[in-house]
Amino acid sequence: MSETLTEPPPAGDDEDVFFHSGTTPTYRKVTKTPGAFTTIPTIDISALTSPTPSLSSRQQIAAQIYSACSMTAHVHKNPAIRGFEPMFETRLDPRTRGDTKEAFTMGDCPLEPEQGYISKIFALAFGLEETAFAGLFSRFLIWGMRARLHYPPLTPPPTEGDAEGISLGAHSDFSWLTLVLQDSVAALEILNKDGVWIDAPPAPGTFVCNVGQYLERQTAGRFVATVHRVRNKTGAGRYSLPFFLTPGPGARLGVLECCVEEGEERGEAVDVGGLYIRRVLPARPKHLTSIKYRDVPEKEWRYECLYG
Ligand SMILES: O=C(O)CCC(=O)C(=O)O
Ligand SMILES: [Fe+2]
Repeated sequence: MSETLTEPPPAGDDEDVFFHSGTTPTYRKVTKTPGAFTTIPTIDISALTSPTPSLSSRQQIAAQIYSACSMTAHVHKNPAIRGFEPMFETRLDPRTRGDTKEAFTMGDCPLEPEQGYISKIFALAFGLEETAFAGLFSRFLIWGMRARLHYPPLTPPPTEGDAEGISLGAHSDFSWLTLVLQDSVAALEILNKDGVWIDAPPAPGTFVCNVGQYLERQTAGRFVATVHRVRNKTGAGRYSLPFFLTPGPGARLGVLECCVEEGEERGEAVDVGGLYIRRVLPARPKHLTSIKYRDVPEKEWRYECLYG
């Protein structure tokens, strides 16, 4: 497995892949000895939607989820960063002029049935009571955000290695779990642990499922936040519908006991709203709140800054 670094690589070194993980630029070294996954595993979760899925079928799915998420995962202007965002509003990779995408984001969606069985199957993956995560998504304001993303066509089509082709810079999500519904245009790519980009092609009836930064923190890195990007390979336009499942900004996430080895420090609980603001502001240099807090030390940023 390659290392993840927070120091910039030496100038001229193209052996490190940059990704946005907040205020600190992060790099994953491209390994000389690859061994990580090269195709995205697909997990059939249809049994979960049957009226009475058996415990053994739920456990089988949970085991597949555990294995996929631990290797880097997949299963199949408005103050709170909601509403319309024009082209180039986000800039996840500061080396680009901005992301070639426009977005409409709606927040605070009510709990949907699928969120119920998703949190249950993830609890089962850790051998926990299936209700272990239920409180995260009901005790707090539901923070599921739905976005509609549009990546415009590019003429002429970008060539391989052309920065223009990066429609959404490399990043991991500021969510617990993200489900992405794609149209038929292949553009989503996942960075494996070797530092190599792998296609996550659209397949009818599937969602791409990204482990988000909160789930990574909560599992002390047992589940690895999925680093991904959108690269326009053919010039064609594309639509996608991500759904970000996230606990409310007031939640605090402690590391799960089952993810701490004996004698190991448990680590500090994560303040969901605090981590969120430290992730979203640096990605939106033009946002009014980012401009307002540009010279304020990051440790003083609070989720409430988004409200005015
Ligand atoms: O458009 C996609 O497929 C991915 C979108 C995404 O990664 C995001 O909005 O965080
Ligand atoms: Fe994403």
